[in-house]
Amino acid sequence: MSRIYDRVALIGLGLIASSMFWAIKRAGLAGEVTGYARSEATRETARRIGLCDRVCDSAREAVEGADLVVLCVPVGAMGAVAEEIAPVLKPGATVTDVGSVKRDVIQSVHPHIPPGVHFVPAHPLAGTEHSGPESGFAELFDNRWCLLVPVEGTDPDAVARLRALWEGMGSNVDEMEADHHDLVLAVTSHTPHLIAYTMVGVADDLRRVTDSEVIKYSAAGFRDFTRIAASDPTMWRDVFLTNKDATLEILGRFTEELFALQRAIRTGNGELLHDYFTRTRAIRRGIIDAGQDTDAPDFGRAKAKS
Ligand SMILES: NC(=O)C1=CN([C@@H]2O[C@H](COP(=O)(O)OP(=O)(O)OC[C@H]3O[C@@H](n4cnc5c(N)ncnc54)[C@H](O)[C@@H]3O)[C@@H](O)[C@H]2O)C=CC1
Ligand SMILES: O=C(O)C(=O)Cc1ccc(O)cc1
Repeated sequence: MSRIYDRVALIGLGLIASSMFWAIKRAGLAGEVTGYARSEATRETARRIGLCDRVCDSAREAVEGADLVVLCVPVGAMGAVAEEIAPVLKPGATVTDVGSVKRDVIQSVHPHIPPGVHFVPAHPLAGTEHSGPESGFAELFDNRWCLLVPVEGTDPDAVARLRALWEGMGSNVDEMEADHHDLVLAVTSHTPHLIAYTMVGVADDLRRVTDSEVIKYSAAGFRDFTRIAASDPTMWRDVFLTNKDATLEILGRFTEELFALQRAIRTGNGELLHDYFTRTRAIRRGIIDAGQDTDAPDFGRAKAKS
């Protein structure tokens, strides 16, 4: 893979930025990669582990001369960072982000982008429950989707170049409109995270009754919830505050369905429960057949097809 940008600047050196750095280096997609993190401790860690070719002590220093600037901070901090770097953005450069919410990021970042600089919002649908500069790895984006959410009138060449970067980092790339993105992600990621946080919170509330049995006898379902509920609190606080409408819409539907299932349990309506679980099982099999679950073990595929 050949070089796509001469200079890339990563602002916020956590899971996503560090994974981008290693993925960019793996494929030789950029000349120099600079980085900036707000805390001195993070910058020191980055220097120690060789994360970024040059770690800078200010966001402006990292951004100066960059052809691509990637905002990798929590969604609620995107606007302030964009405002801070705006005066030093190079004419013709592209600013992008990796935020989990798109409408709010566009509204807070776009007004700060000077004329002659391109803005192409993006969202890699790949992550883990870990955060910080040491959590990244080059393979994070392999065979995962990255959604580009360009605002109307964006230079197609700037979009094509960013697409090439994400493809070079191993992703499949699609384009999507911002509100649609936020609704889809409310269903597939944001509400599920909220449910996981809630379920682990409920288990914790019950701790006095169950002692440590909840942890000791954790079955796979609860373990999955605890993994997700270990995700970064700042990042997820910002996701819910900025994707409020879509999350509330999906939560409303979720609670309606939950009450229907609750009623079926209370009234002993086994047929309803069985029909419901049959429908949801088909959805899981559809995901596996479409090759969308790259984590699924092979026996899962074999079973799904039988
Ligand atoms: N963690 C995940 O699984 C995924 C996260 N995202 C998005 O990527 C972005 C970054 O997430 P992660 O890398 O996971 O977070 P992280 O917590 O690992 O790293 C965030 C970095 O931003 C810095 N930061 C926080 N506030 C800042 C501010 N006001 N100014 C400058 N730096 C600041 C932190 O010190 C840290 O270095 C978020 O917007 C998140 O929504 C997107 C896809 C997956
Ligand atoms: O770890 C998980 O289960 C995830 O769901 C990762 C993830 C978190 C946030 C995103 O915006 C995209 C992907």
